[in-house]
Amino acid sequence: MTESALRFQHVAKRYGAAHVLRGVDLELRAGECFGLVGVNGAGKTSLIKCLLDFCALDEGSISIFGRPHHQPAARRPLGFVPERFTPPYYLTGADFIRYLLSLQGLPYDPQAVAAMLAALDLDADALKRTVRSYSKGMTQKLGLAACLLSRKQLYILDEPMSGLDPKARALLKQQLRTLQRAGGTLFLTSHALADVDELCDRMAILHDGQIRFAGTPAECRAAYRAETLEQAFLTCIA
Ligand SMILES: Nc1ncnc2c1ncn2[C@@H]1O[C@H](COP(=O)(O)OP(=O)(O)OP(=O)(O)O)[C@@H](O)[C@H]1O
Repeated sequence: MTESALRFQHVAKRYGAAHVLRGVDLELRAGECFGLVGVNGAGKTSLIKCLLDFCALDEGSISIFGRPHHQPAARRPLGFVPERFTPPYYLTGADFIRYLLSLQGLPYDPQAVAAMLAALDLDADALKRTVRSYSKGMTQKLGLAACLLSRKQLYILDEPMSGLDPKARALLKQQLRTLQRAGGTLFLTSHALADVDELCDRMAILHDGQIRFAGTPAECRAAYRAETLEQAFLTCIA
């Protein structure tokens, strides 16, 4: 049986009177690429914040490779890139990567860093520049590079394609496939259903605080008798 990488059981989250997550049940298998989709405000980031223990659950439980998510050691295998990634503006790109690697107890390997930057189409010159001089896409690439260099078992990527140009998107997809082939598990959110269709082994649609669908993209199209994932999504949330 395939090991469970993440298991959300009856997860509920409220912000005041707003019930954002209302009993989310979801399982990710080790080694798969899983896409979570939903309209703006559906609660995707909130689910990730719960997983990372950035906020408390109101009900339910989450386990990471079988361990309760609130144990710091359970989160050790995770790498995370947030939806709005804002590194300290006064650091250079190299400082930022060095700092993040040092938090993992990893050395700064200039060759590995250069290779990762090239793999994401971020100019090596950016390493010497302070982050305040970066464009939005460059900042996103820096965050992705630092995360993907951290050699984790499970990568949580909240809208990883956000702000990336078409070339960088294509390159990132290659990188994600490489990580998966090396045994990594990927949990990403995306509004680009074509990317989910192309990249993800399985996906889920979060709507009205609950999982409306979970399965492969092909199963999603079949379940809603749709030719495209976009049509299936629209029918699912109607
Ligand atoms: N700290 C907070 N306090 C109050 N409400 C919040 C908070 N964080 C999120 N929300 C609300 O929870 C709901 C879900 O937000 P969330 O960011 O999880 O959605 P999302 O699916 O990630 O959206 P998007 O696709 O726009 O990024 C929204 O209505 C949002 O306004």
